[in-house]
Amino acid sequence: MTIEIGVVMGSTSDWPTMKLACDLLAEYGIAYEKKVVSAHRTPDLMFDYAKTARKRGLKVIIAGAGGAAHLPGMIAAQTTLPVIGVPIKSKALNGLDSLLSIVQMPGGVPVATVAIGEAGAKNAALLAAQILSITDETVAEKLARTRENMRLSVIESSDSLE
Ligand SMILES: Nc1c(C(=O)O)ncn1[C@@H]1O[C@H](COP(=O)(O)O)[C@@H](O)[C@H]1O
Repeated sequence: MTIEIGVVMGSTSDWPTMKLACDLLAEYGIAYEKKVVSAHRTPDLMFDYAKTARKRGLKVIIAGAGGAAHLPGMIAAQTTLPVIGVPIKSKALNGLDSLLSIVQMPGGVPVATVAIGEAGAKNAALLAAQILSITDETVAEKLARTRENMRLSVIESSDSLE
């Protein structure tokens, strides 16, 4: 199975959040790789990862980072693959620092930024799946099924209101 999604994070401390994205990708049967890569601590590794990503067959990169979260933007600066940034909930500022660091990219170098923390990580995986679904009918069908299940469960929960 060709690896289509690269999941990177600035530190192993981001893993509990980023694991949620990986688990969802696995549920959709999407092959992914996961790595710790840091713009600050391993700049050469980050450079190499971003520069070789497309040649290695990746289609989307999901990058999670916290605090001064430069990783998603610095990866986006070095590849034209879509990059989805996950702001990790930081201890000092609850992830607001991560969010602003990721979302405020200068014109010309976009990072698709999701919400802070766990919900954001899950949405990052769904967004990546949706991008793949442009050409992957199997993933498209799975996404449609998930939406339908969500619709039914909302209706059911609404019916249970007393
Ligand atoms: N924001 C970045 C980058 C980067 O952007 O390159 N590298 C590590 N970090 C972040 O530092 C936080 C604390 O890391 P440690 O827990 O290792 O001290 C993590 O949330 C990580 O994403």
